[in-house]
Amino acid sequence: MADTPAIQTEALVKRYGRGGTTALKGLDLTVSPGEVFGFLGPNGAGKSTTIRILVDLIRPTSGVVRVFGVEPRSAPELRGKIGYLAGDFMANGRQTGRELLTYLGALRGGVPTQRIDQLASDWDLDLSKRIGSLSKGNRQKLGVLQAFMHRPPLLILDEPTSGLDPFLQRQFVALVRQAAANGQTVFMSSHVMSEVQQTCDRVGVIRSGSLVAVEHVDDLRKRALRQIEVHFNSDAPTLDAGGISDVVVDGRVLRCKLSGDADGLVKALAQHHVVDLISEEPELEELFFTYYQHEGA
Ligand SMILES: Nc1ncnc2c1ncn2[C@@H]1O[C@H](COP(=O)(O)OP(=O)(O)OP(=O)(O)O)[C@@H](O)[C@H]1O
Repeated sequence: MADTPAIQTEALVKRYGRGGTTALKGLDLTVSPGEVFGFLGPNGAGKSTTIRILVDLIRPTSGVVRVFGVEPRSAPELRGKIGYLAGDFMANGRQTGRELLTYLGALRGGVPTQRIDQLASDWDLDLSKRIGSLSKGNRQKLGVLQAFMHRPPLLILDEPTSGLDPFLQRQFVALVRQAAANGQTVFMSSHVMSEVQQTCDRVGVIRSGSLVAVEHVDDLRKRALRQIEVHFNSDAPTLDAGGISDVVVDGRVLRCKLSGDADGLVKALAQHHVVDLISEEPELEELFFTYYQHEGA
């Protein structure tokens, strides 16, 4: 069915051991097919617990969990539809990268050697080395590639860019965008706001085992403050435009913050000779910061 969510949880509870931590306290979550969903939240909020339940590595204490409409515990065939990257990706250190990818590729119905070679080349990864001899970042690359290589309908990724340098973080963003263009669903936990901003359609924030917010990234963008810089051909004028604040004038340059739509500002600027106009991508980090403050802080 086209409308079946890729991921759905209802009142999901996970208690570790008798009298132990209650990591999930009734989590309700829905991810649509084809969506890229960022799962955010402070350390210990329950992200990895949720992810491990989705891939059936652990079982919930109560509640409902469905992936493509079926319960992971009763549908081992789901494994073939999921590309999973664990938060603590580990592999047999004596194997080479190529041996691991070829083995996993065969388990998942076969992945062309050409695809593996292309990914390794894009990611600058030497597949002939034993995994045990790879640096942490290179092992993480292998983890990312094994999740994506067979183009699964659903990718479930636990902090995928942890340990990756900025070049590879960019490669990762490209990989997620390709997957999204391909109609694949991506569910990923992350602490890296820039990658979430660049890849996700929606974000959910979990805190102490419950979902406290779900937002469309486009809506957040509209609400977020943008930094604007305008260069004039003479001294910067005094502007009277809705939505601007924190105006600072420095000779021919005016800097301000803009919230909401830019129409008022553009119309006010139209009265003047504008040499250059720079509008920065809004930072969503500030909007989320309150969710990360620790209880009692
Ligand atoms: N195997 C376990 N046994 C007992 N408690 C656990 C276990 N795994 C996780 N927990 C506890 O469950 C809670 C949620 O942990 P979880 O790893 O799901 O959080 P997280 O959001 O992924 O955190 P982080 O951002 O630090 O990776 C924490 O209080 C953690 O200590």
